[in-house]
Amino acid sequence: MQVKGGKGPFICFVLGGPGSGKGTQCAKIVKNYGLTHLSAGELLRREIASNSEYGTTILNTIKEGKIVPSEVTVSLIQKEMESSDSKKFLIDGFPRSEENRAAFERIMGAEPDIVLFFDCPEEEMVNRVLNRNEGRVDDNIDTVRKRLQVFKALNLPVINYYARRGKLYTINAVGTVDEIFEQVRAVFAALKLVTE
Ligand SMILES: Nc1ncnc2c1ncn2[C@@H]1O[C@H](COP(=O)(O)OP(=O)(O)O)[C@@H](O)[C@H]1O
Ligand SMILES: Nc1ccn([C@@H]2O[C@H](COP(=O)(O)OP(=O)(O)O)[C@@H](O)[C@H]2O)c(=O)n1
Repeated sequence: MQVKGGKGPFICFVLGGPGSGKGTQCAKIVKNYGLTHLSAGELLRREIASNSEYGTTILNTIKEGKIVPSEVTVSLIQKEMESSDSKKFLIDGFPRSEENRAAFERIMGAEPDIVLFFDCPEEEMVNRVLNRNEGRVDDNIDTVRKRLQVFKALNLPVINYYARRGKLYTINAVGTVDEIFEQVRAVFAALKLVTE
């Protein structure tokens, strides 16, 4: 796989509303292109499970569908990136807000090379989340409605920011998993991020 020149690793952020299929597509990207997948939500859930000092705050924030303080999330991402020798990261569900974005830039001194946005109609996202069946505390109708509000208020501005910077690749997230992945493949192919 070719990656960009320069110092830092290749970074791809993966954005989209709750249930838009980010995790599903990330698994396929990992399999086909070997990026190291970091899911911000998974890192936060792992932190809850490990009974860390921030566990209760994180749990309550997730139950409310709100955004965990950026310093907490960025430090979890930072720990993973710094303990890995990977040269290409897929960072999923982050940045969720302008504050998340600014904290990553400040703490990591890095910006993404590209940003994938899985664009999905709201009712489709609601159906997918309610059928996900992973026992998540936030996969219920009340919290999903709140997450959608937070997505529109705080995440869409970040998506628009990356569009203005020419880094955004919008994927139509409706269709079969394979149909959607064909669009992702086209993005990576255009970047010459080809498997060897
Ligand atoms: N293209 C698709 N069509 C229908 N259901 C999907 C599709 N992609 C993912 N799903 C399902 O929708 C749910 C949410 O997908 P997931 O990848 O967990 O989304 P996200 O990470 O964006 O929250 C999961 O149960 C997943 O199996
Ligand atoms: N950058 C992030 C990512 C997730 N989260 C929290 O974790 C929850 C679940 O995020 P997720 O990415 O695993 O799941 P989806 O909402 O995409 O389905 C969010 O609703 C937020 O409460 C956060 O606070 N900050």
